[in-house]
Amino acid sequence: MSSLEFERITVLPMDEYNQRLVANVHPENWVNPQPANCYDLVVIGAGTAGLVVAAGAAGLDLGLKVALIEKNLMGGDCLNIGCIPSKSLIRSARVIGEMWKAKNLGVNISQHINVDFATVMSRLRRIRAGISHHDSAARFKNLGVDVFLGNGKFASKNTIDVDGQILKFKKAVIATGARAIKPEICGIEAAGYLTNENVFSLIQKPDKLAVIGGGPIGCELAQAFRRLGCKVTLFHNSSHILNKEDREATDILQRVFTDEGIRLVLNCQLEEVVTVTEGKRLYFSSHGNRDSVTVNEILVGAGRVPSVEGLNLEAVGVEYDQKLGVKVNDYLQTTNSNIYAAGDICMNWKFTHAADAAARIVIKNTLFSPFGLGRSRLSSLVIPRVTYTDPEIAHVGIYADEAERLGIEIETIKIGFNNVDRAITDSQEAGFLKIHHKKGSDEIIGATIVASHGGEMISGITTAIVNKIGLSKLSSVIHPYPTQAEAIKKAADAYRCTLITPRTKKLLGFLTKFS
Ligand SMILES: Cc1cc2nc3c(=O)[nH]c(=O)nc-3n(C[C@H](O)[C@H](O)[C@H](O)COP(=O)(O)OP(=O)(O)OC[C@H]3O[C@@H](n4cnc5c(N)ncnc54)[C@H](O)[C@@H]3O)c2cc1C
Ligand SMILES: NC(=O)c1ccc[n+]([C@@H]2O[C@H](COP(=O)([O-])OP(=O)(O)OC[C@H]3O[C@@H](n4cnc5c(N)ncnc54)[C@H](O)[C@@H]3O)[C@@H](O)[C@H]2O)c1
Repeated sequence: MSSLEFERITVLPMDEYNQRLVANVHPENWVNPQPANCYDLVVIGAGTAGLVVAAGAAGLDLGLKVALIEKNLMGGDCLNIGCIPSKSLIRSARVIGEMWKAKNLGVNISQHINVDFATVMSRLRRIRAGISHHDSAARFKNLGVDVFLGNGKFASKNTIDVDGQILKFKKAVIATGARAIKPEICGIEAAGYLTNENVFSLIQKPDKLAVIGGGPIGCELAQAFRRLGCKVTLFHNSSHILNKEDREATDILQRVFTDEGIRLVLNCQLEEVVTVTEGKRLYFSSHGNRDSVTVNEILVGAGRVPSVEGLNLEAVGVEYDQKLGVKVNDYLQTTNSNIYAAGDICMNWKFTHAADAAARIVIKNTLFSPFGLGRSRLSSLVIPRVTYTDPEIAHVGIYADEAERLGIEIETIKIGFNNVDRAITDSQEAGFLKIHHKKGSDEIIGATIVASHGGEMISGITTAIVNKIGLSKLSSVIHPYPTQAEAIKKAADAYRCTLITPRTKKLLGFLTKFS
C-alpha cells in the first residue's frame, strides 16, 4: 500500500450507522499530513491509551508536536468492538431480565416476549456511531494532533515508518492493545467462530450459541445472548466462572446463570469441533464425562494476546513477551528509555479506565519529568473493575486470598443485601458487600460488591481507598435512604461496633447513668 492509498475499512453491516462510524474513525478520503521535522511524541495505536496520550499532550497547548498512528479504527477495542457495543447489548438484555422477574413483582406480562434482534443490534450500531465523533480523526486533527492512518512500525532508534512515511520522534508510545486469543481446539478454525471482533456485526440471532471462556467477555455476552433468546452453553476450564473474583460472588452469579437457563460446563476440556448438517458440534469432556453439543455459532472469549507483531521492536531494543506484551517498568518505560507503553499492550489490567490512567502517567513521565524528577508510578494506581453481568460483580483493591498470599492480615466485614432496605424493596437481596480492612486498623484494602448496580457503588469505596478514608470516617457519611449504597455505611458501622470492647461498654454504661 503506498502512502496515498488507503485500505478501505468496512464494519459490517455497512448501514448508515456503520458508515458514520467509519467516516469518523477511519475516513476513506483521509489524507495523512506531511510529517513534521521531528515529533516530541509519536503514539502508535489510537485506542483508549493512544487517544488519551495524544489528546493530553496536544491539548496542553504548549506547541508540542504530536503524531498518532492508527491502522484500523480510531477508538480501538472500547468504542468499536468492546465496552460500547457490549454494554449497549447488555442494556437491551437487562430489560428482558427485568421482564422475567416481573411476575414476582406483581406485574403480569401476559404476551410472549418478542425480541427484535435486528433492532437490538441496530440500536447498538446507532449508539456506537453516535459516540464515535469523540474519537474521530477530524477531532484529533482539530486538537493539533497529526493523525496518520496506516500501519506503524519502528524503522530505527528514532523513526517510525507508517506505510512508507517516516516520522522522526523524541519519545514514542506503544499503545497497540490486544486481541482475542485463538483457541487451540481441533477443527474450530475450519468450523469458524465469532470473537469480539465480529460478534457485534450479527444481524440474526443464533438460536444456539456456545460461548468458550467464562471470563468477563464470556460471562457478559453469555447472559446477554441468553436473555435475548439464544440457547446458550458456556464452557469454562476452571471450577468457577470469573475465577479471579471472590468465590462467594461467583457462586451467586452461577446460580443466576443456571436459573436463567444457561448451561454451564465447568472444568471442561474442549476436544474437537466438527461441522455437521445441523451446525457446529463441540465435543468436550467435563468431570470425566465425554459429551457433545451442537450449536449454530461459537463465540470465543478465552483471553487476550498483546499486539506486538510487526512493530519491529527488536530493532529498537524494546523487550516483549508474546503473552505478557511489552515489558515496562513502574514508570511505563520500555527497555528503550525513549519509548513508553500504555494499555492492554503492557498491562495486566485490561480495562479502558486502566488504559486511560496509564496514558496520563505516560504524558507526565514523557513530557513533564525532567531528568526523571516527579515521575508517576503504575503501582500507585487503584483500579476498580466491574463485570457487567446481572448482578454486577464489582471489585477494588485486593482479594482475601491475595492478602493471605502477601502475608497481609485482614478482617472482612460482609453486609448481605438482605439487610439493606432498598435491596429488599427491589427484590435484589441475593448480593453482598464485602470490605477487607487491615487487621487492627480501619484502613480499607479491598472490597467486592455483588449487586445489580454494584459498578456504580464501587466508586465510593475506591474514593475512600485513594484518599485513605478509613471505615471510621465512612461511618459519618450520610447516605440517602433507601439506597443500596447504604450497605457501605452499614459496613462502616459494623467496623465501629468492633471497637467497643467489654471495658468500653462498661464505661459507656457507667457514663449514661450520669447523663
Ligand atoms: C468485548 C469487550 C468488552 C469490554 N468491556 C469493557 C468494559 O466494560 N470496561 C472496561 O474498562 N474495559 C472493557 N474492555 C477492555 C477494553 O476495551 C480495553 O482494555 C481497552 O480498549 C484497551 O485500550 P488500548 O488503548 O490499550 O488498546 P486498544 O483499544 O486495543 O487499541 C489499540 C489500537 O492500536 C491499533 N494498532 C495495533 N497495532 C498497530 C500498528 N502497528 N499501527 C497502528 N495502529 C495499530 C489497533 O488497531 C487499535 O485500534 C472490553 C474489551 C472487550 C474485548
Ligand atoms: N467489564 C469489563 O471491564 C470487561 C468486559 C470484558 C472484557 N474485559 C477485559 O478483557 C479481558 C479479556 O476478557 P476475556 O474474558 O476474554 O479473558 P479472561 O482471560 O479474563 O477470561 C477468559 C477465561 O476463559 C478461560 N478459557 C480459556 N480457554 C478456554 C477453553 N479452551 N475452554 C474453556 N475455557 C477457556 C480461561 O481460563 C479464562 O478464565 C479481561 O481480562 C478484561 O480485562 C473487561
